[in-house]
Amino acid sequence: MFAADEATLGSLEDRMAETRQDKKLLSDDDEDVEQIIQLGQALIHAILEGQPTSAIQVIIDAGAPLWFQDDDGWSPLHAAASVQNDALMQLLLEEGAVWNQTDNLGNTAGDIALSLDNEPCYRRIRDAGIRSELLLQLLSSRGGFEGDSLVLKSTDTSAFASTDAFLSSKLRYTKDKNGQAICLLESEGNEVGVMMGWEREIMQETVRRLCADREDSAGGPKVLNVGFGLGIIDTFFQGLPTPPSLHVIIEPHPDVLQYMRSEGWYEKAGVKILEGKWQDFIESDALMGLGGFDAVYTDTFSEDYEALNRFFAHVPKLLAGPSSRFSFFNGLGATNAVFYDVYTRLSELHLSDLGIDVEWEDVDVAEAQGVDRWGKTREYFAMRLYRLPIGKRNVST
Ligand SMILES: C[S@@+](CC[C@H](N)C(=O)[O-])C[C@H]1O[C@@H](n2cnc3c(N)ncnc32)[C@H](O)[C@@H]1O
Repeated sequence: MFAADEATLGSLEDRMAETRQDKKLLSDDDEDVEQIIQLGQALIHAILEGQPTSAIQVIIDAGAPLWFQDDDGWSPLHAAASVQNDALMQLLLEEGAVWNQTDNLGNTAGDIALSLDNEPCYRRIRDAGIRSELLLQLLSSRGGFEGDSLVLKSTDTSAFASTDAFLSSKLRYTKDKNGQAICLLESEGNEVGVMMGWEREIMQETVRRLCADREDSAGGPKVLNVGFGLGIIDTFFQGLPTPPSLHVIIEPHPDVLQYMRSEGWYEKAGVKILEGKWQDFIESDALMGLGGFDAVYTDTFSEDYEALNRFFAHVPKLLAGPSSRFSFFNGLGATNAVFYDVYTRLSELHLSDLGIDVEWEDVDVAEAQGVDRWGKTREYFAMRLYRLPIGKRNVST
């Protein structure tokens, strides 16, 4: 084994010496970059060739960058996932490999493990993702740190990811060529659906799960919904066999409020509209003075996971009692299966810390995906299965 290590290192040194000869005209900086590239490529080759771990360790110790990506965007972790070497993946992650690097086709190493149906390798990457996101969140909560997090902090200041920019943008209510209702936002030449009709089934199932098996002797449920959009979920709440006794809707966007007015929402019995962001009301008498809710739902726009996690912190005191339920639109990270899984687990862990147990139900949205759902708008949900969360207070807390 040691001979193999020496041979590997020897041939690597030979190759680097040759490179140095060839690149006499390069500056020191260029040479450093060249050397890093050589080492990165050597590492990926060694993994793909199935070299023993000890030989790979030698290349890493020689300074091979774990973050290196070749012309196809493959990193050492992608290579290890493709040869299905779980122990090697563990080593690479311990040495600092980046779990969420995507190749030129948008696949992470986790996607490769998933495509090979290799559960241990997949879990290895996913769990590294969860640990990394939890750590970044902890650092950011201690002040000032803005790491390269997948979902915790968005640095995008366009209307897609900044509440202030979103609230001053124009929204358009329309139908696409398939008759799908959409609420559209145009920003910097791009279009994105703030809410799209294909989510109807998700909203319907969410209301069903939030309000199932309720004792309606005391009238309909007290409901809180954050973010009106197309009003799909609010329409399902109103359509319950016993409509809500109180239905509070928090909504800040002037165009959405105008749409709600035109659709008669301000006149509906039991409906109370709080004009503003949830952040404006969450500690106010206007909301908290209404007592606890039987069902709480949140589905905002242009907010990142950090904002959602801040909302989570208020959920225990928003819920009326142990049988009250909470749900949220589980859509962050949903353009990639691994990111979606990491994000889903992360929210489960954070809610559990708050004494909320989550049950997940898979809703198959493939049929809705069959039609030309996105048109020219930016795709924000690429999964076949939507993972629907239903949270309840953990009775032992
Ligand atoms: C995706 S839509 C909600 C769709 C809704 N679930 C439905 O069934 O049609 C998001 C809504 O959240 C609103 N919103 C954005 N930021 C918000 C905030 N901080 N507080 C409350 N609502 C917000 C947006 O104006 C928009 O109307």
